Amino acid sequence: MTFSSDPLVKVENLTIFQSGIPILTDINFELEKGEFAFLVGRTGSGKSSLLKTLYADLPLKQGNVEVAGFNLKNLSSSKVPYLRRKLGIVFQDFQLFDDRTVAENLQFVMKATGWTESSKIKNRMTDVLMQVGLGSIPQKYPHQLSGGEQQRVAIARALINEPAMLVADEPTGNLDPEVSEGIFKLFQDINRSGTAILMATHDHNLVKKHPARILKCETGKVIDSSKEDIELNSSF
Ligand SMILES: Nc1ncnc2c1ncn2[C@@H]1O[C@H](COP(=O)(O)OP(=O)(O)OP(=O)(O)O)[C@@H](O)[C@H]1O
Repeated sequence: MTFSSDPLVKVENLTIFQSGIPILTDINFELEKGEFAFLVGRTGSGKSSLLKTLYADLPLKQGNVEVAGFNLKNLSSSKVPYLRRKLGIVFQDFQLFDDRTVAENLQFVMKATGWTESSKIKNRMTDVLMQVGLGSIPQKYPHQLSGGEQQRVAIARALINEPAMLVADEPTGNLDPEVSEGIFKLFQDINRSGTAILMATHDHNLVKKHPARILKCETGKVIDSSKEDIELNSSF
C-alpha cells in the first residue's frame, strides 16, 4: 500500500508582482510536511516577496498557491488570520513590542488568536519558552535581552499555535555567527519535531554547513535544488 498526503505548500505557475512589476515569474515548487528548505538569492531578488506571498501579505495575482490547506487564490481577508495560525513567521528584526514584557508579547498573540483561559495561556507560554531555551525571562523587556534571546522569544511567539510551518525571513541576519549557529540549531530542533521550515538567508556559511534543499531566486526565476544543481559558490 502506498501512503500519500497533500504537500504542505503547492506553488504552480506563480508570478509575483511588486508595484505592478513582475519580480519572479512562473514559479513552481512543492514543500512537504516537515520539510526544511533554504531560500537564497541576492538582495532584491524576491525572497521576501515570495515569503510574503505564502503568508498572504502580498496578494496572489497570477498562478495557484496552496498553503496548509488554504487556497490563496480565493482567500478572503477574513480567512487570513486562520492561515497565519498554521504558519509561524519569524523576521530578521524580531518585531517584538518593546514596551511589553516577554510574557505580554506572547499573551498578546495568544489573545489575538483565540486563547482565553489564563491557566492554559500560562502553561503554553511556559512550554514554548522552554522549547526555545528561555525558561526564566517572562518578566523581562526585549531591551533587557540579547539579540539571540530576542530572536528566541520571537520564535516562541511563532510556535504558540503549533504551526505546520515556520516561515523565517533572514532570522539570523542581525546576529553574530556563534549566536546565529545557536538559533539555527533551534530551527533544526523544531524541524525534527515535525514543523516544516522555509528560511530565507544570506548566510553562505550556514547553507554550506547544513546541506538541505535550496530554492534560489535568480534573474526573475526560482531554481529548485531538488530539480537542478545550484552553484553554492555564486553570491547570494
Ligand atoms: N513594497 C514594495 N513596493 C515596491 N517594490 C517592492 C516592495 N517590496 C519590494 N519591492 C521590490 O521587489 C524586489 C524584490 O524585493 P524583496 O524584498 O522581495 O527581495 P529580497 O530578495 O527579499 O531582498 P533582501 O535580501 O534585500 O531582503 C526589489 O526590486 C524591491 O525593490
